[in-house]
Amino acid sequence: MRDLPRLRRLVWAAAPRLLLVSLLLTLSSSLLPVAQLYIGKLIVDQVVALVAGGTAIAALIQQLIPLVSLGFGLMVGQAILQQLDSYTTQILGDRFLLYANTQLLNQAVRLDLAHYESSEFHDILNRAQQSGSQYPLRVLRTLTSLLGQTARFVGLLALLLRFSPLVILLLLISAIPTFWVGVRFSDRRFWMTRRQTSSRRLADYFGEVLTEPQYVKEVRLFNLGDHLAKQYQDIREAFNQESQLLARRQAIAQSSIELVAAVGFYGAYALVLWQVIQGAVTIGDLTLYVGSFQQAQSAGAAMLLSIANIYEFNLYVSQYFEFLDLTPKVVSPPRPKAFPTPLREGLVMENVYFTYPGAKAPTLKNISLTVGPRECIALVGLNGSGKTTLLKLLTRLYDIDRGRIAVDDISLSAFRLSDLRRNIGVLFQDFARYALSVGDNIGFGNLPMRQQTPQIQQAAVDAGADSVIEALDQGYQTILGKMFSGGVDLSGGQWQKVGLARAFMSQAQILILDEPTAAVDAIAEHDLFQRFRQLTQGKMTFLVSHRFSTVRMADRIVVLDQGQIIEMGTHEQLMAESGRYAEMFRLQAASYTTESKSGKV
Ligand SMILES: Nc1ncnc2c1ncn2[C@@H]1O[C@H](COP(=O)(O)OP(=O)(O)OP(=O)(O)O)[C@@H](O)[C@H]1O
Repeated sequence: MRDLPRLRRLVWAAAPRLLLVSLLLTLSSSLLPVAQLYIGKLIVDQVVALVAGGTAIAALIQQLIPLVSLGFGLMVGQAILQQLDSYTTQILGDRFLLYANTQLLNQAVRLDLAHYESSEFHDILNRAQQSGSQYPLRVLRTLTSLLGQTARFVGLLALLLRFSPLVILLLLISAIPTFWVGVRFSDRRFWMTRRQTSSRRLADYFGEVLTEPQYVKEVRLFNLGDHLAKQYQDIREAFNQESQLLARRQAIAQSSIELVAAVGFYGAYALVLWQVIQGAVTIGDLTLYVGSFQQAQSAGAAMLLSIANIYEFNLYVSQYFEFLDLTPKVVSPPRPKAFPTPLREGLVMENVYFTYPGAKAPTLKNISLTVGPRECIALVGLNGSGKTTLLKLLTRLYDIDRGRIAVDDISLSAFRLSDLRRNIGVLFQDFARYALSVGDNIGFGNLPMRQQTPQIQQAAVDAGADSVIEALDQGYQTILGKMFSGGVDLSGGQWQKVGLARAFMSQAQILILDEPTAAVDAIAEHDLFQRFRQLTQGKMTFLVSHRFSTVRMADRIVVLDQGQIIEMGTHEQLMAESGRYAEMFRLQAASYTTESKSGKV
């Protein structure tokens, strides 16, 4: 229950006035039935007295009119209050849902890339998504109804106290099993659901593979459909069986409770009947008793069930807060320094070491590198040698373990993250393909300039994407991808040109291009690299490529091997050294020449 104050603050922040209105409505609509019961008793007593006294029908009716009207008014009032209550509850629910989900998304953006690479994190995120969307509000709704139920229960107890304290004792005793069963099974269901998180994510994943566009082709071509659907079904089936078992046990326990409640009711009924026979209470009292006892019994049971529910829902809410409590490690400093513009000295890496979270050995070891403000560096190396990792460190997607990375002698961690990233234009190998307009796909590279058409068009021209876009019916307004109505899909190379245009959109002083032309055709690549110098002029550029014709254009080439720099220099220098670079270059060149000689090209 320790999350309750926090939860109240959360809902209060989402819709403060509505929360108050909802509370008042619940309270008043809960108390009206008690008043109705009492009016009912007064009517019965008056009828019995009038009939016994031999009052004429017309006079009898006249005397009853005020009480009956009051009863009618209360009933109508109750109906209106109830509707108002459900109306405000609905609005409060909608507002809160939006607020809670926005909080969740804001937190998701704040967290580190490293978080997203841990399966525990995805379990936490998944649980927060499941819980955050409904449980915080459920706790509050249950709390408000608990308040109403308690008010009604106390009102009914006051009415019942007229008969005998024993009646109240019977009522309370018969309610205890409800509470016990409620709490016990809530707890079991919670832990069952929590235990299932990883398997549920796996089942969801199978569902995704069977329905997401990127898997459609392979699922058909490798006939994976039935196999994956079966895996999905098996997991969900196991969940169902577990849930069924729990539901069966709960139903049995619940039936026993009903038995206890019936014994309680009839025990107390016999007590009051005895009092009527003795003439100690009136017939009106008897009707009041029957109504009050039944209502009190259900209000009492509802109250205890609410408490059990609050306990259960609060367990789920704690999962939502568990996610909100995660803290990013890569953060801006409290007093950030301004990013130097223009760059004067350039970038320095000194004895940098980096280990991926959970990895046993460092991926990058003792990296030392100095790059001039307008220099173009090509990173070369076998798959897995650490090229992309090095670029991720420059953008602070991860922080280094040891060593130093500085720009104009200011450590990267001294800049505000957003400032640092604004100064670096990036195209990663696995760049994003937004199912939005072409304009957005390019404009996202520089959000404040998203609406500036000339800039977007220039970036498209620079990346060679302009001809692709001109061929689209709606030009820059065309929605890309097939996810939304009217969307048009592009080829891999065309997408890459759009991604490259996004990197060019930024006014950054540092440009990172991780295999920017891996998917584009030879002509487009040639065209791009003809203009490469001009496009990257005045910028510090990092280029990763496996194509040596591209690499040789760089001012300097850095060769990585198993996370270490093994060679560094211009193309000519490295060729003269006849080291690893020269070996890789010659191998690639030879494969081209043999193939052309044998007529394959
Ligand atoms: N997110 C990650 N978590 C843990 N290890 C990772 C992660 N990303 C990469 N690695 C490991 O780090 C090493 C270097 O990977 P990196 O992506 O930097 O290589 P690369 O030189 O860019 O390779 P490629 O030429 O295939 O793109 C690899 O051994 C890889 O398995």
